[in-house]
Amino acid sequence: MTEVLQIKNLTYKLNLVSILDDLTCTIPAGSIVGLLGANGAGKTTLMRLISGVAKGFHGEISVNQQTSVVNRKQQISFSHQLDGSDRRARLAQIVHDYTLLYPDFSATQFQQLADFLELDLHQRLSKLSKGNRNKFIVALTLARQVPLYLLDEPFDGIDVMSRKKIIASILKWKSETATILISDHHVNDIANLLDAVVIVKDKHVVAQEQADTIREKYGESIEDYYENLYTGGENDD
Ligand SMILES: Nc1ncnc2c1ncn2[C@@H]1O[C@H](COP(=O)(O)OP(=O)(O)OP(=O)(O)O)[C@@H](O)[C@H]1O
Repeated sequence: MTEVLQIKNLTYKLNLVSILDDLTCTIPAGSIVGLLGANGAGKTTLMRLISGVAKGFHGEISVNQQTSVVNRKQQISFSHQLDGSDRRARLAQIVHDYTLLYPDFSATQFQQLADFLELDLHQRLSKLSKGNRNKFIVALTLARQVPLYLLDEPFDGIDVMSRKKIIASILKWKSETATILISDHHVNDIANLLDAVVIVKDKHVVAQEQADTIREKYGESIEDYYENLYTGGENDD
């Protein structure tokens, strides 16, 4: 199986505090992978490092065998939280900025996603509800045409219907070869969507497993598998 992302012995400190320590994992191309871990486990930090937004780590991160930040950035669409955007800007303006910023941004695909998610592009960013803001971020992220998408907690604080819409849009617009890494701390939100999980605990990856293997070999749901790893419950092999 081709690998799109390889991380070897990643160690990262912030202000002398160890955040990630000797983290290793491999993500196959074409899959939807859940990056799971409790609050503060380091999921956002890991995505920031993979995407090249955060720097200064030890170890190796490669995307399609490319390790330089410039080459990695060209292959990754990371769900920025729009913190740097003008809060008074209308969504249409932000979309226009994206078309200028990212040559791989597909305006056509964005429009399809926006229609599907029922986004009003005349609204100002500051006026969006949390759910609509997340939908907008997902649409912007998925409209780029790249091999690897990083969605950082796209379901954080949103209602069931919005969650279903976002999941449906991921399934509908994901190309066969694209890979999506989705971080979350509520695994039951996304369990049915996932081909595999990567679980981060104690600053490194404690498990990486295919969803089918968890269900068939371990006879567990992804939720139980994740919970057992975190609580130290027995995992019958
Ligand atoms: N600027 C910073 N300075 C020092 N420590 C930080 C900083 N930003 C994050 N951390 C710490 O890094 C660790 C990992 O944080 P991170 O946000 O990556 O976790 P997370 O798994 O995404 O959490 P959550 O699920 O709550 O979003 C936490 O212990 C956090 O306190």
